[in-house]
Amino acid sequence: MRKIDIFDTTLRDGEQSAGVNLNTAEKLEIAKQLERFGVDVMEAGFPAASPGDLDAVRQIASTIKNSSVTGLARSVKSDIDAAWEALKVAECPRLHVFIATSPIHMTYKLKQTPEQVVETAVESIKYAKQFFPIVQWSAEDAFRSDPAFLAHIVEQAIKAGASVINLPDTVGYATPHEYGAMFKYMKDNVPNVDQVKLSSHCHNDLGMAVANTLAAIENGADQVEGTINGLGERAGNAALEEVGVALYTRKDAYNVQTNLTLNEIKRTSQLVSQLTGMAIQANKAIVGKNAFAHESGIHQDGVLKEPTTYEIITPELIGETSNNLVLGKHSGRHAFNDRAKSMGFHLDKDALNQAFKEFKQLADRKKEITSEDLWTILTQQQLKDSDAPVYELESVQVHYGTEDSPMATARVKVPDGSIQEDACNGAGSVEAIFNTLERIIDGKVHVLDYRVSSIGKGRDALGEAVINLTFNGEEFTGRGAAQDVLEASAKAYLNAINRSLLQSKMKQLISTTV
Ligand SMILES: CC(=O)SCCNC(=O)CCNC(=O)[C@H](O)C(C)(C)COP(=O)(O)OP(=O)(O)OC[C@H]1O[C@@H](n2cnc3c(N)ncnc32)[C@H](O)[C@@H]1OP(=O)(O)O
Ligand SMILES: CC(C)C(=O)C(=O)O
Ligand SMILES: [Mg+2]
Repeated sequence: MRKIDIFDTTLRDGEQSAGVNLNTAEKLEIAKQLERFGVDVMEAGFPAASPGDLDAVRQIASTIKNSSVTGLARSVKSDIDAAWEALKVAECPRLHVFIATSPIHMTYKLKQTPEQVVETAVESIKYAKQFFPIVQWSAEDAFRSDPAFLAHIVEQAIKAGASVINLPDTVGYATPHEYGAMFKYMKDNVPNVDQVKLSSHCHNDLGMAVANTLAAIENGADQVEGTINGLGERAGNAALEEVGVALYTRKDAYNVQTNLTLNEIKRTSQLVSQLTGMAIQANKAIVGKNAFAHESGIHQDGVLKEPTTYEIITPELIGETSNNLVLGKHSGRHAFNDRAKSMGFHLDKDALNQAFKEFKQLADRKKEITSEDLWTILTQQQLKDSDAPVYELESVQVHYGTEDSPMATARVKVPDGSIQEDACNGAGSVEAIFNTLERIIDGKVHVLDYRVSSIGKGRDALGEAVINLTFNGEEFTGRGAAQDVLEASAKAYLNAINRSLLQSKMKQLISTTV
């Protein structure tokens, strides 16, 4: 099978994403992970850009042993010198030098004639070859270049000593058919083309970067360039995780292989997202949060019976632990019961139907049902006939004045059935309520987070409070709604405590019935 080299440019073109700025330590961390992922070449930066970039490229070049490390340079001696300074420590120093070849770029940006551009390109390659054993040459904006001129300059670049020729679609303008045709044209019209590897570099302005990359492979590219999570200038570059998985999953169509270790994808993608601060869209292919999530009942039923009904890639392939049957309003009984069983609940038909009905009612109000919501529904279902003891708010009052510290008084029915009343102050009204309830509750409570919002619109909207707390060391969320946010807050607090009581009661029941 033909081998395709993977050239990663996350640390160079990827870092050109607006808003991304990686320091040396972060770049090194990503470089080590790219090495584990198995990229053949990694472009570590643009050494002439800044002393920091030069230093990062140097550190990566001296650390990484199993991937070849390269840096970018314009066709300018000082850029090539900076790149040599950074890369001479590498085991096999490799330079990436470029110049634009399209009429638009030559005329307006470089202000050089085509002949001058050929001369500059040839000179820079010859200069670089004095230092670097491997020189990759890129024709920036190759796709919008005149094909005959492109073939001519590529031939001269090869003669000057380039061993990899990269033909970028710098502005993401090509269609897959056209981009593939450019590679075929070079194969057919550059006499010395067999001496070099041809490389693709696609941008995603029209959402076709990966498709164009695959078309290049079909038409003779030996190397493909891209980035993790598709980062890069403007709309980004071809996403390497998508290219790698497409080549693997559709071996029948492409019949090529790579050195990539696909089960490092998830880790690589997460690391890059965290360090660059670029979130991954939920529905992004391969690495999005929803890439292996099934929400609708018919799909969930199919996947439970046979995963290949709706999954063409296994989550394990990319290093994801399992698929995810998200429970929401489109889910069906099969998925609901499957989750209930995995949580230790074995419901008979009536109990399942009743719990499922409550779940659907809740799903109508909430987009995603958390496992804690399920615990509550299933627990309440299981405990229907048992009188599980809980805390119930009888009343709450707060005395507040701008001059005084607020004082709360609460009456609560406690699990043994008695009524307890207490009072306490706090820095604010809500804290006074929480302090009072903590005196009544039997156990150690620590509030982690608390939010209030309105349910619906208008002055008479209900207030909803959500609280996150730990009760005896375990974390719980509670919700409470009331016309007044202070009452909603007290209810949310007790709701979280009651969830904890129900859960421990349920765990006891499950362990005695198993
Ligand atoms: C398609 C791509 O992704 S190309 C890579 C893009 N990446 C970057 O630009 C990031 C790093 N860049 C930088 O830090 C800076 O732009 C530097 C250090 C390279 C240059 O900075 P400056 O000297 O201030 O120049 P500036 O960036 O404003 O302009 C670019 C100059 O390089 C010239 N130039 C652009 N590409 C090339 C090239 N491949 N070879 C030679 N000259 C080039 C431009 O024509 C312009 O020249 P001019 O000053 O004579 O008009
Ligand atoms: C420097 C080159 C390879 C580039 O990033 C592009 O043309 O998009
Ligand atoms: Mg680019």
